[in-house]
Amino acid sequence: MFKEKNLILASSSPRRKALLEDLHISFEVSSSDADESFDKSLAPEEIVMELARRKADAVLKANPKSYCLGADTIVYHNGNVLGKPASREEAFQSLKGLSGVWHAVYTGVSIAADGKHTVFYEKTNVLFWELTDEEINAYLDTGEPFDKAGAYGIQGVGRLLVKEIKGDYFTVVGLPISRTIRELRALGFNMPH
Ligand SMILES: Cc1cn([C@H]2C[C@H](O)[C@@H](COP(=O)(O)OP(=O)(O)OP(=O)(O)O)O2)c(=O)[nH]c1=O
Repeated sequence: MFKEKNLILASSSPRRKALLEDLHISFEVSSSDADESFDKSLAPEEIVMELARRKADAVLKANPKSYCLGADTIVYHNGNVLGKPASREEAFQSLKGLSGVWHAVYTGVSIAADGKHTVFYEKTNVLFWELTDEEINAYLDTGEPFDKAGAYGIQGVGRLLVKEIKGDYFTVVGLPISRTIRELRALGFNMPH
């Protein structure tokens, strides 16, 4: 049990943690073991909001007096949801499919706080350069893609795959931080600045 009215990040993602740390906000981390399966017929924004809600709610149960923040990110292309790749082959296919075309990255965010609840999503469109098989394999060799939706990380070496984006960069990294802070403030969270 954490102390009252603090912020708990319901996530094991080091990227989400770093985005909050950059703002010098004090918070705790408590990753949830929420079920991340979803109905494939749902719209992408519904999927990420539902999964974000589950993550925040799971942590809120044990910490009912805290602000609990959950998020979920998926890559969406051609009607397909690309989550974290289960294998090198899946990562290769994912990146090959994204080569030279636009795709969308959706991040859902859920903030649960003592009877109040906010859920929203942001969408950023990303265009990849045309990638050769050699480039894809060299990127896979970095080991970077395997814990990331769509099999790339825009904040890492994966930035070299990206030609253009439309929308909030931080939505791609996994947490649209500026909107998230605005929503936290709207729920009464005291920001140090
Ligand atoms: C597209 C993209 C995704 N990602 C990451 C963000 C998320 O951590 C991950 C998507 O998986 P998620 O299931 O959203 O998050 P997670 O499993 O890492 O953490 P948790 O469920 O505990 O909150 O992909 C990047 O880091 N960079 C990128 O460019």
